[in-house]
Amino acid sequence: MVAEAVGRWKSNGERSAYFARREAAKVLGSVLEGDARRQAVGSIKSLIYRPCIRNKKATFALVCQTLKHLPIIKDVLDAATILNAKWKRQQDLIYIITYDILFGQAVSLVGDAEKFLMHRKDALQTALARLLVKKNVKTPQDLVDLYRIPEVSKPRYVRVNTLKMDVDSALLELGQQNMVEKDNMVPDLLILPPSTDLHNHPLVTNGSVFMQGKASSMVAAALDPKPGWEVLDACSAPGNKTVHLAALMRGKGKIIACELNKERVIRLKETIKLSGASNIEVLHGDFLNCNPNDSSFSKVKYNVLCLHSYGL
Ligand SMILES: C[S@@+](CC[C@H](N)C(=O)[O-])C[C@H]1O[C@@H](n2cnc3c(N)ncnc32)[C@H](O)[C@@H]1O
Repeated sequence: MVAEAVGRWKSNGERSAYFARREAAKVLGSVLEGDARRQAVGSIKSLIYRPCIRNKKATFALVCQTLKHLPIIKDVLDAATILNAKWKRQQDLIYIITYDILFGQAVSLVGDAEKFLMHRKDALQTALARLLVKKNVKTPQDLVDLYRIPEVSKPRYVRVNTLKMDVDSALLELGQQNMVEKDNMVPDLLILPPSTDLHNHPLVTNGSVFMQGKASSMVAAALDPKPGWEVLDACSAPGNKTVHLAALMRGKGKIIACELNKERVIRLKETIKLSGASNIEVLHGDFLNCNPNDSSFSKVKYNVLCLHSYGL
């Protein structure tokens, strides 16, 4: 792909815009693929900070802007009927360049995809103008506002750390300033109104309650470990589920909390300390290297493997 453009750049700016569009297309592809599979392929920032992305600032801006305008770009491309199968296979790059042509910076004719779309610029602009009329709005920004999905406000959940406090006492104390109710699915979980700010609340800072979402709180509750069990938490930092397991086991038995990342081990240990749990053994390493036949795991009854839980 680079061969098509090498030697034809008129300036460094043109050259870096060419690469930023291709790097942005790769990131956009990963984001859209993750959305389609409802998997967390990675946040945009984590994808941008991979070493293969050179122009991080420009690439980040281009991906965010293209995503913001994507429903419009898709409608414009559909209406303009200019894409054949070959270009549809490169749809991420097409989305990025279409964004640049319609809403961003002037696109030079370096690169096959740029040439293809720039030669059809009039068709794209006509399709956009028709879309504005059809949706009865004046400007592209009005269209962006129209297409924006209204934000769904999610309640604030807190899990009571029953190693330090019982649920009814937490309900009473938090209820002094907020509307609080018990969750009807996950025991020990309380529901507060969206945007309740509890970061500096004494019950949070002293570890009596943990600001933990419903999906995250379901994991240990679903396992329902009994006091005295041995459980291996395979990917444990920052440790919310680890200390939830400890609370459900009422401090009896053992939890082996495995964590690969050195910095996150520190965070894990802080969470454990805050929770007051005393039956958690931290194992810094790759759980894939844990030998199930090793005597240190011989009593392990269950493994908790949870890389990510989606917010509910
Ligand atoms: C999404 S977080 C887990 C959240 C955690 N279970 C909780 O509830 O707080 C994923 C963690 O798994 C760790 N991790 C990823 N692969 C691992 C592996 N092979 N062995 C151990 N830890 C791993 C990551 O470093 C990261 O800290």
